[in-house]
Amino acid sequence: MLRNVSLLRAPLRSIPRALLSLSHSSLCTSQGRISSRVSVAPLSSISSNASIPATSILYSPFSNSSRQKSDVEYDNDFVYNRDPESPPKLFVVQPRFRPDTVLQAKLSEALNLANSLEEQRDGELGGDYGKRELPPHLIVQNPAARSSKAHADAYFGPGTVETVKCHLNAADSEEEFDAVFVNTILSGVQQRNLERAWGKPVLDRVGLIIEIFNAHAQTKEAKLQAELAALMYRKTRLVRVRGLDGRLTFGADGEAEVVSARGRGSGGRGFISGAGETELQLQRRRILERRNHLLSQIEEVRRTRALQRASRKRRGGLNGQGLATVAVVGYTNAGKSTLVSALSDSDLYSDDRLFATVDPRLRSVILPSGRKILISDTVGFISDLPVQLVEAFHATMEEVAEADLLVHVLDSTAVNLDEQRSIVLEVLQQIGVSEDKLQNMIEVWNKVDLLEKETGADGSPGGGEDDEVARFSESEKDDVASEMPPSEPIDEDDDASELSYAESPEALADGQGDALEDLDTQDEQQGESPEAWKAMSNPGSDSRGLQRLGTSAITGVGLQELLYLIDEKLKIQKTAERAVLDRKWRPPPSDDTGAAVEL
Ligand SMILES: Nc1nc2c(ncn2[C@@H]2O[C@H](COP(=O)(O)OP(=O)(O)OP(=O)(O)O)[C@@H](O)[C@H]2O)c(=O)[nH]1
Ligand SMILES: [Mg+2]
Repeated sequence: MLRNVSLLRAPLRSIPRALLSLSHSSLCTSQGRISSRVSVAPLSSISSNASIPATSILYSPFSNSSRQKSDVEYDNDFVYNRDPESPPKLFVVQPRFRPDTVLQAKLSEALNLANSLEEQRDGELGGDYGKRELPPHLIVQNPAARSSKAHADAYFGPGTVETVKCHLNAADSEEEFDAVFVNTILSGVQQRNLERAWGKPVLDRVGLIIEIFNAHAQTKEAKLQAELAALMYRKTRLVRVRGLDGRLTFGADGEAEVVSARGRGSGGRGFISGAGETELQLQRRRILERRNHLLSQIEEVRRTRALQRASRKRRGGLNGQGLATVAVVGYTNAGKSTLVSALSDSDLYSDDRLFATVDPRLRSVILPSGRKILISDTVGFISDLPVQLVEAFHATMEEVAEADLLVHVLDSTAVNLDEQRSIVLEVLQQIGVSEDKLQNMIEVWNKVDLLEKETGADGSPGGGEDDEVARFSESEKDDVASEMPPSEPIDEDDDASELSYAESPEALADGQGDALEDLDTQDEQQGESPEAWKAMSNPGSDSRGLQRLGTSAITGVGLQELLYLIDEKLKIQKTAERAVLDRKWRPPPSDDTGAAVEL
């Protein structure tokens, strides 16, 4: 059984089709640990060996566990305080989606997120990320398919909760895991209940993304913003749950409610007038105090940034022009940093980790016209981008909103390219980018070299057996996207025997991977037009007039065209701005035009 768990590991870059195969021979059931339709006690009465310290809701799950509750201080390292030599190990739980391509995209992202949680050392994230093993993972029924209220207490049904526990225990006995990552958004109560049931800290999608931001932040500004996001997230996690005795309690061990005398009328009058401050109130108060402190520091950052922006605008480039700023935006891992490095001949940090960039950077570039501009590499976006992050990173996001021009980088190999594009557009609107700027944005389809490999040197479709890259022409992409049903969460019977488990290649070799064939057929049906995307390396525009370009930040394809396009767009913009200014300063027409004044 344990061997099976370890077989789930494979190089991260190529998530095999096997991940999508659905096995009905659940690891746990096959061992007779739990039978299907086993009756599971309600969560509130699950007696688990969970001993999640009360402080875990205040600290990162990876905080130094030796710190006691009395040590709680909101110092700078409260969010991320772990041994950088050994990044935390996560066990991934992925709710199922249909169609399989959507499930594959979600799972692939979840595994990438789980592996991205690593602290930088000397400004670099360690090791060869591409060679990293996939974290163990489990695909389970998706209760959201039925009703969000169905399992309000623990998100999953009791069968799934117990099955995850069984798999987790099995995996844990081979290699200890620090936490479970559930790739969905959980409420505070659901998170607490799952922690109690599984005996491990549980991270939901929002929590993990915030953790990654904290781990990757390098500059003071990014650290402040990431900590603020973490703080606001933790505030929503301060929940009271029903204890083993059925009473509502704050901590997992049923801590006493009243923890301080604050609020009592002990001002020398000799009698007690209040009930004192509860643990919950105490934690809330500390969070708010720290929040106010962080907000005032972030305000400073904002002011400094605004001054710097104004000075850049004033400072002359060539011909007395101000320095225009072009912000490169896009979904995380689309290749923004690699593209900015290639355009500016610099060396920004980039790798396959998600949110490799948390600290925005500016680089100067000389356009073909000789004009000097600044290109800013920014933080990537993702679906379900935590609202706390968007709010906390206001100062950084302002740079994007204030840029003269936006370049939206898309990973042309992403199976959910269309979804990624809409998410980025949504976030841009959310942070206040004007409609004009969105209309004027350049869309870059990056990583076309990978598509080239796919189609083979002669233009004929190629590609490896395991490669799931969708190969569409621009128009085909639009067609397929509109035909594709929206991604649907799947919840079949909440039955342990229905649990799908990511299979090892060995298991597939045993003839259990029926889904492989289905995917082959699916790929054939999708159709390919290798020539069409190649045409994208020449600037073109879509039906909405949005300028598009195919590039490879690695091979350099399309980069010169991109620089020309940026040059052109800025020139047009400048001319338009001048025209507005001219109009502004022209004397207003008056009726008594004939009234010449003789001096
Ligand atoms: N083959 C290929 N790989 C690319 C290309 N552009 C970027 N990559 C790779 O894609 C991965 C992500 O690149 P980054 O530049 O870090 O992406 P990013 O958008 O800055 O990502 P975050 O900062 O994490 O949001 C890296 O492994 C790059 O080497 C490209 O044009 N072709
Ligand atoms: Mg980056």
